[in-house]
Amino acid sequence: MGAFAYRYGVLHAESVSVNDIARAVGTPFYLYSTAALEAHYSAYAGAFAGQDAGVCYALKANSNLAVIRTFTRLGSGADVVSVGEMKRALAGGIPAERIVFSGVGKTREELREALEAKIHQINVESIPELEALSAVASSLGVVAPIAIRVNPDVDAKTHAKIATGKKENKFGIDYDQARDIYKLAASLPGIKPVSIAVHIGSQLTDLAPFRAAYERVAALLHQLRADGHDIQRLDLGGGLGITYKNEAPPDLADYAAMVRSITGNLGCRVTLEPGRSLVGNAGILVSRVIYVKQGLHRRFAIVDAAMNDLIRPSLYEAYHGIIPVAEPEAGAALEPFDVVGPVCESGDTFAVQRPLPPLADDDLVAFLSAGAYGAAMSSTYNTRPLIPEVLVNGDRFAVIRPRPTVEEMLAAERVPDWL
Ligand SMILES: Cc1ncc(COP(=O)(O)O)c(C=O)c1O
Ligand SMILES: N[C@@H](CCCC[NH3+])C(=O)O
Repeated sequence: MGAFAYRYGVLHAESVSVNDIARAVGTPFYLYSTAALEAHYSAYAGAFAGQDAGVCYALKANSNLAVIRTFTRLGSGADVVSVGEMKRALAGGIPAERIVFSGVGKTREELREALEAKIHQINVESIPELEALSAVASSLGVVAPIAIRVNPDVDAKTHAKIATGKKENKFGIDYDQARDIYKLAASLPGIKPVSIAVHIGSQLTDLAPFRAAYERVAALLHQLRADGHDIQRLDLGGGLGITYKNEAPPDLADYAAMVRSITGNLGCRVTLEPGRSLVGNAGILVSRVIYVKQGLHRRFAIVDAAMNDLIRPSLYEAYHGIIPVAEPEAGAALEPFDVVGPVCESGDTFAVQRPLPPLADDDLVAFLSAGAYGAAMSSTYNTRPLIPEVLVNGDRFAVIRPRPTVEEMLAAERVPDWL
């Protein structure tokens, strides 16, 4: 668990007791460790040291400003998928020249704002987007540096809902059409193709699909150069998995060595877009058991966090470790619990028949590996205010997003005067 560990019988985040934070901010809340965020970033920096490579953190995984700022201080760039995220990246101190803009449905207005902000690169995912970008760039009198996101038709061997690299996917351009589209791009006013982008999916736990995709990108690079395009960058996407349960994701050193073996002598600057592997295991979700309810055949732990706070289990049947904040006695017998939230959906279930130490009303529990795609995917379903996010650094902590009151939520809405 790294930065999250039991000390004196209580779960700690670095040097702060999770009990103390719960008392101060109330449950449920997300809790992130600065030391873990920094360690994960430094692991990338270390593994790629000596290669012409840089990290553009994929903000979508966790776009809290303080998290962004933590990476800014370490020299990160950003991969953004909306103008909202672009503005977050800029507000978090990431310089425009380190921002790449991905996504299948960028609007003309978003393209205009990205060009006006002079970001590093726009990763184009379709011909209509290319034509729209050409028109917008021409109207502004600028030239847009672009990558085309190619779809290498590689099976990422991950959950179907988070695989993006197979043929006939909404993402990217078919590999076999890539040369024609680069030719079209080079012919359009306001467009300069400078890079190739690829991203085949998320939570990959095997190097082989990455290698297959990157080899196809390298082959395409040679063809594009032969076609006369001046391509000096490769954007290799994100996707490296983390351990939620017993997955064994590739070692970063092996990943970096594989990248070097494929791209080392291509004369290209490489961009990496990790999201989950930087933040996933740097965060937990802390929740309180409201009731333990004994059903006819099973026991339910009803907790105060719900699917609106952490949707991954409902959406992808994702596994998150669950541990009590009070350290269980050594050898405590495990009992199967269904861990569920209060939302009115059967899908509001975090775990089914999970063996856990005895739980009682009011106990605090922690959902592990919740730093990525947790807070970022939360909603206010059932009028549940977004939960606080807290950042620990050594022996101090700060609320980095406070819990809005229901009154504040209501004040943001408008009832027309004809009602
Ligand atoms: C284009 C792109 N880059 C980077 C990422 C980050 O992926 P991950 O969080 O799996 O590293 C994603 C999300 O899957 C993406 O779509
Ligand atoms: N949100 C997903 C991953 C999707 C990645 C975004 N491209 C998850 O929680 O695993």
